Amino acid sequence: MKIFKTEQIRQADAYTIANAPISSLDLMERASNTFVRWFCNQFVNTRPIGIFCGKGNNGGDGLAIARLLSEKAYQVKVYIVEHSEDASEDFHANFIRLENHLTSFKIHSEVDLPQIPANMVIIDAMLGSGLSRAATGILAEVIQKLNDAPNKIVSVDIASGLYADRQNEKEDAIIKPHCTVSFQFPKLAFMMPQNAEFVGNWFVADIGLSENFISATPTSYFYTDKSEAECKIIPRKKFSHKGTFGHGLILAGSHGKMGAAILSGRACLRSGIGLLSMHIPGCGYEIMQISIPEAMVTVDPDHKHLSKLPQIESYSAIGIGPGVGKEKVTVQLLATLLKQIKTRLLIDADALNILSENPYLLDHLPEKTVLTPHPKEFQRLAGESKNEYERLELARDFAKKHKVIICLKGANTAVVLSNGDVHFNSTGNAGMATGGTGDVLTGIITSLLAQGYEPEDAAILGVYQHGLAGDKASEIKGQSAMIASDVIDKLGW
Ligand SMILES: NC(=O)C1=CN([C@@H]2O[C@H](COP(=O)(O)OP(=O)(O)OC[C@H]3O[C@@H](n4cnc5c(N)ncnc54)[C@H](O)[C@@H]3O)[C@@H](O)[C@H]2O)[C@@H](O)CC1
Ligand SMILES: [K+]
Repeated sequence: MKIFKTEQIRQADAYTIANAPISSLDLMERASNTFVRWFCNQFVNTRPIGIFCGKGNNGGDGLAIARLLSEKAYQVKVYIVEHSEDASEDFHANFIRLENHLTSFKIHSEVDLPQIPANMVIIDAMLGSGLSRAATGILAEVIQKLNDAPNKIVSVDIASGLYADRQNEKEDAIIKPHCTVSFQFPKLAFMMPQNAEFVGNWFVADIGLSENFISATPTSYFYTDKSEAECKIIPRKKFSHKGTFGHGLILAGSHGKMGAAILSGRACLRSGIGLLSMHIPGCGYEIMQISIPEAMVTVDPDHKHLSKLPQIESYSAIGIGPGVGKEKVTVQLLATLLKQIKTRLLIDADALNILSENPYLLDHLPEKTVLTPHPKEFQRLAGESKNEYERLELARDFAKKHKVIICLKGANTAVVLSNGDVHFNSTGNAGMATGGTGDVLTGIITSLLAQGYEPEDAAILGVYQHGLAGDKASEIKGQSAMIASDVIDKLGW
């Protein structure tokens, strides 16, 4: 699914209005109807509804929603926050349409603020994607009051006060909704972990904007949903054999960290690879043979660390990093690997830290190497950033400069391609914030690379399946109890 910036959404509106054709008032009606359909599935009409409207088109949506809900026998109270003398044309038209149905209450200043019954559901339609500056004055006061109340809040399109695609200041007044119903597209702001409390659960309501415009308009931002992930899966043919699905090599583990090697190896085998070899230090030989009988093992001459690159010509993909540490000998091994490798490569964990500490190695990264840093590893690699928007830009620049693919791990892991495109992931949960899940991701993506998936697809699909398995694991174990091995157990597609 594409993610458009505010300006592009405005253009999509205008194009639809001109070409559908449909009047902007009818488009607002359609959007409000879509919202109301969603809302009626969530909330019964015995609960009172309070709709807080601004005076632009977001407020216009609020007024139309008020009318539509009252037609469905909801008890609706409408509050208009008088932040400006002027109102948009469609706000005005809906204000007149509402007059026959309901009286509205105007909020000019703090004294007009209403008492809110505890069971009232609040619909936030004060400011939408037209936000051009921070909410101040009476808007900020209403936002504060609603945030302090215990009521459920549903935001129309986007929480009032939240910028759709740029950074807010810390002190900005922003609604903290339980959920957001966004028109047609998710907003870039929803992907930023820092905005979690200003988004809540979010849903996309299809309001029928022009398909032609949407498919013809380029964007650098995408959201990987189920259908997009599933169409990347290459079906296994009936007459295939293990040679069809590649032979991967994972270099992992050190003394005390053989678990990381085992997790990545198991996940790799559970992700469809034909053959897997593990290169590990001597101390891990028996652990590995017993834990993963399906994997072949090559043993490093060093007992505790990886020091010597094995023969690598026969592998279709190589993954390196989980639990390897940063010993000098391992730095040397990575440098040799980068010189010799002619196949697909994934770099994770301590191997990324080695790159950060030896930046000359970055010049030797093969094109489309997949890097899987968590935020701290990325910071070591690419430097500090002030906020998540800046970090994303840094990742795009880094990916373009070094022609690599970066999986920036976190909620909504961002897969940043070497052309600068960003694919945000839709699966995963906070239960995955536990040791070893990163090693699992390394195994999955290495497996897909070895099977011949293009590195872009391997990264996007691997991140999606990793999160999906995490979601399945959390359903059974709960987010607190689940561990990385549970994620491996739930892999399957
Ligand atoms: N995207 C779409 O396809 C559609 C959008 N619609 C609605 O239209 C909204 C956008 O409407 P508008 O562009 O009128 O903008 P908003 O309703 O978000 O804002 C209203 C106006 O307030 C002013 N303003 C901006 N920031 C302010 C601030 N901090 N304090 C006080 N005033 C401020 C601006 O002049 C802005 O135009 C969307 O969020 C959505 O709810 C729907 O009606 C129909 C279709
Ligand atoms: K809003």
